[in-house]
Amino acid sequence: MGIVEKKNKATEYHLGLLKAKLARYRAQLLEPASKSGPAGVGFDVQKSGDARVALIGFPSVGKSTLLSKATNTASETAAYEFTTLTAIPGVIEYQGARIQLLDLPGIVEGASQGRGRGRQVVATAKTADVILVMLDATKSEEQRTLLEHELDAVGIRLNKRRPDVVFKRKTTGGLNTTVKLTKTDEKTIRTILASYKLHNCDVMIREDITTDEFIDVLIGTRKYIPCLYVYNKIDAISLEQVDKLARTDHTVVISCELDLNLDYLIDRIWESLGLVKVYTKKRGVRPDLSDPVCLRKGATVEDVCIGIHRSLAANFRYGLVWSGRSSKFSPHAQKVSLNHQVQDEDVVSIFTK
Ligand SMILES: Nc1nc2c(ncn2[C@@H]2O[C@H](COP(=O)(O)OP(=O)(O)OP(=O)(O)O)[C@@H](O)[C@H]2O)c(=O)[nH]1
Ligand SMILES: [K+]
Ligand SMILES: [Mg+2]
Repeated sequence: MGIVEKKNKATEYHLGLLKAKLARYRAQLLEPASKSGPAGVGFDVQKSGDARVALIGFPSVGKSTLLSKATNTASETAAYEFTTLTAIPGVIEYQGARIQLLDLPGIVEGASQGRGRGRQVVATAKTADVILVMLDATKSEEQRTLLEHELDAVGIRLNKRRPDVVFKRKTTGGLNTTVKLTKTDEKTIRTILASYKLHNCDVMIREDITTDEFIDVLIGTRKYIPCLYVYNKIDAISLEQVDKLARTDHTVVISCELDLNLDYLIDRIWESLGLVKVYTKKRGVRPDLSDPVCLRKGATVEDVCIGIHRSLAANFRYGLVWSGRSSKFSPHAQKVSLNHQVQDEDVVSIFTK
């Protein structure tokens, strides 16, 4: 091992340990053992519909204007900052699905540490299925980094999956890695485990994770939430700038004022939610296409049953599925059991005992 490489390894090791301690300290601050503390409590809005989408952004980027345009709910809008002081829910109707859109107060730098209503806002963001990070296209790119930092500080990981690491508490300890670790090493992992007093657990690492990702898994309360960056007010920037922003990953450009690209935004929100719509059909009756059952991708006929009525799965005999996009070409239904996976736009009939 060269001298530079040795030095890098030593740095990675000490920094890893330091970050593990800091992360644990912060997690305790955010989630106090007693549930009574004000820290980490979101706005008291009932979840409704098939999914929740939260609007996060600095003041006056146009969050309330978007809510008022995309839903039937009016939220006060004005040119001054902090017009919105609480959470305002609205409903986006999307091909029969109902998506709750939450307008929230603007946040400022330091929100995660409790500036303004920031902490309440970011705690509410944690309850969302998709986060819309809303940005003013006329302002500097720095706003995006600042917002990401505030969300990161409360344990929200945007557009990331949970790292493939499995823990099992045991009477003896063991560390298994099924891949070569290039971004961290076993010594760092072992020392972090020891610093958390996790001597007796089996750890299986199944992907090439970083030290930070390992700490995230240990803390355990991280939320992995899909996010769209929504640049509003594109009526006020050049076409070149619009072009550049629109080509960025996970990004949608809009103008609430001119009603530009709002339908496309809603398509992208639906796509980010990763849901499937399934229509149910009774014998001899056409399926009701206005009232789908919405489920996570990968859902089964059993989930459809539960979505209709709790008792349905217990009395299940068999199901018939007319599969989604291909149903036009195959008028015949497929006979299926409870564990059959459904696809978007499938029509399903359930027969009971
Ligand atoms: N040019 C332009 N102005 C917009 C657009 N959308 C909203 N605005 C203006 O931006 C200002 C702020 O809009 P709001 O909807 O109140 O913004 P907000 O993000 O809800 O603000 P807070 O609740 O204070 O955090 C208002 O004066 C809107 O008219 C847009 O697409 N283009
Ligand atoms: K405003
Ligand atoms: Mg507002």
